[in-house]
Amino acid sequence: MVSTFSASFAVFIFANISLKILAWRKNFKLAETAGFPTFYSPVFITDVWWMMLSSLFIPLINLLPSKTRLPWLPLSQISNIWKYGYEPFHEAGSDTLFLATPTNNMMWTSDPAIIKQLFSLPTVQVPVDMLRFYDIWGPTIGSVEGEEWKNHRKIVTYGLNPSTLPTVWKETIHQTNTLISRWAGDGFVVPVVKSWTSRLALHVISSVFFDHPMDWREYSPGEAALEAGYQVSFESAIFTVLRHLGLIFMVPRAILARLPFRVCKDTFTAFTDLTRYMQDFRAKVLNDINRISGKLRKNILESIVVAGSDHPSHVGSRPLPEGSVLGNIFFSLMAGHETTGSSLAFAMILLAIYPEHQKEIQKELDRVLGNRPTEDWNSESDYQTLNKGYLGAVLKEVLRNYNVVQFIFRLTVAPTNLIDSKGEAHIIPSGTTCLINVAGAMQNPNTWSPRDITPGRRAQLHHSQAIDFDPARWLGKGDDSDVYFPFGYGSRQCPGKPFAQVEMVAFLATLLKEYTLELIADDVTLSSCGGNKEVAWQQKQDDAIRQMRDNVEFNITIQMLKELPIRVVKRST
Ligand code: HEM
Repeated sequence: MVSTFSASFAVFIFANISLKILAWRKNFKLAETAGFPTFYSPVFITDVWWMMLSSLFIPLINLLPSKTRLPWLPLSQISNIWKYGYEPFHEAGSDTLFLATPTNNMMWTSDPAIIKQLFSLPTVQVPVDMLRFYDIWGPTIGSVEGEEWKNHRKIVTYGLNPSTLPTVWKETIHQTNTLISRWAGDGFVVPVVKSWTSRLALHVISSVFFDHPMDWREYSPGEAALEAGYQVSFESAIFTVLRHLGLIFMVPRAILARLPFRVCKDTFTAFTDLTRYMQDFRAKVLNDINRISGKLRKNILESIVVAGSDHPSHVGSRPLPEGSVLGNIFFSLMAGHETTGSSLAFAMILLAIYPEHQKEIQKELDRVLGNRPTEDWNSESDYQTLNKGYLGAVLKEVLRNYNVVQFIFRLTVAPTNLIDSKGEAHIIPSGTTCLINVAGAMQNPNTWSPRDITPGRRAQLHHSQAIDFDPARWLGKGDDSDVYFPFGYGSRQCPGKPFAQVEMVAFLATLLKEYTLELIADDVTLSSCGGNKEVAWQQKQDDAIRQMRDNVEFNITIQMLKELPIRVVKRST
């Protein structure tokens, strides 16, 4: 009896493996028809089991001969896509390549011509099944397609009214000034820059688009008062949920609440409280729905809540289910602060590493803004001048090298004709997942010339992307939208782009007009350099450049969460 069971089980396993191998071979042959270098990969990068267990498997797989694990292993680690940048394409000798797996094929591309077509062709769509983790409360603008997406898009973008740009400008200046005062309390030393820039971006979006003003008391122990019934603050709830989005998606809520691990309990509490905060946001609008539904200019919150109520919306949208009301509130809050906050942190650190660029920005700020008080800075003319000048060039270069949305998925829903940058035609089979490798595209040396530094020096600096930070390449140039995609391209391009740009310019202008950012050469570095401040600074600069590769982490966007302390120093007059 036992042996019959074992034999049947063995046959079952054998049959399954054989079928997988046959499917794998078939997928490989299909992938090859596109005419790009094609490689076998035993795993699909976003398979849940692989994402959960890969950190256990990878050390074991690394013991295998390189022939069996290359090139697929580095290409199957979602958290390393930005770090590897253009390398996989360089090694494959092509800006586009295919990975054939037993379940599906994936096309990786860093070719700007192909990327533009993938963003625009009707046979290429968003792979909704892969984006379900955004749907914790219900479908959102970021995770649906077709007519449903058009409906969500109308509702969310109606709230991103350009008339709010002056308010974004003013609120950012206000938040930056109060943040500087907050830093003063810590001796102007900022250990983890990203934790503050993300909060600043959350404060701005929350106040302008969600009618929920925030200040810095929350981050001073003992000063923040929790609203009745809440266990954690709004900020803490949203940051915890974002950090553990994967956990919330993969573990059923009832189990998450009962698991005996601190991280599970904290995540569950944050999730429950965030749901209540968003329900309270919605209730506030519903309490005044007659007036708000009649308003011509609604903020994002008002537009989403009205679309989910039984009041007619000016947008001409179809009613939004309750789950999607909360889902879109969450998605807009997330998309609106995490990206901008991370980008600003990279900007601050890069400026501290390269003081010569700060000096250029400061000269420009003095020329454009003179001695006018911040209240008199103009959100239209001053913003435009600065965005087209050195400050804008620095920001464009930050978003090129540290493009926080470093890859974007698409799916071909029919055979798709593409022309690559060399003018060669390819037919991509239907059902191919496309990984638009924005990081690879923005570091592609065929498009962006790297700085002239010896290979030895590059190796010494761990091949950090910070080496090639060169704002001068943007002076006198526009957005170069044919090859530059930090905000995406085509119909799904980021609707928050103008807001993010205004916010980033207002933040850096307010900060750098009065202050300079410095890396801190600590006592240990100083004594190891025999007290020579200049040598110690050089060492600190090299170390920071290395950290700008080694310590960059991936969680939805790329970010620097490890300490790289910066000092904010008052400019001498
Ligand atoms: C530096 C800041 C930002 C960057 C780099 C960025 C980047 C992006 C990118 C690349 C996409 C396109 C994804 C795709 O094609 O599938 C996107 C979509 C989106 N972004 Fe942003 N974003 C930023 C700031 C913002 C802000 C401030 C808001 C809102 C106030 C926002 C709201 C959205 C929304 C709602 C979508 C989804 C659009 C759709 O699927 O139709 N983003 N963003």
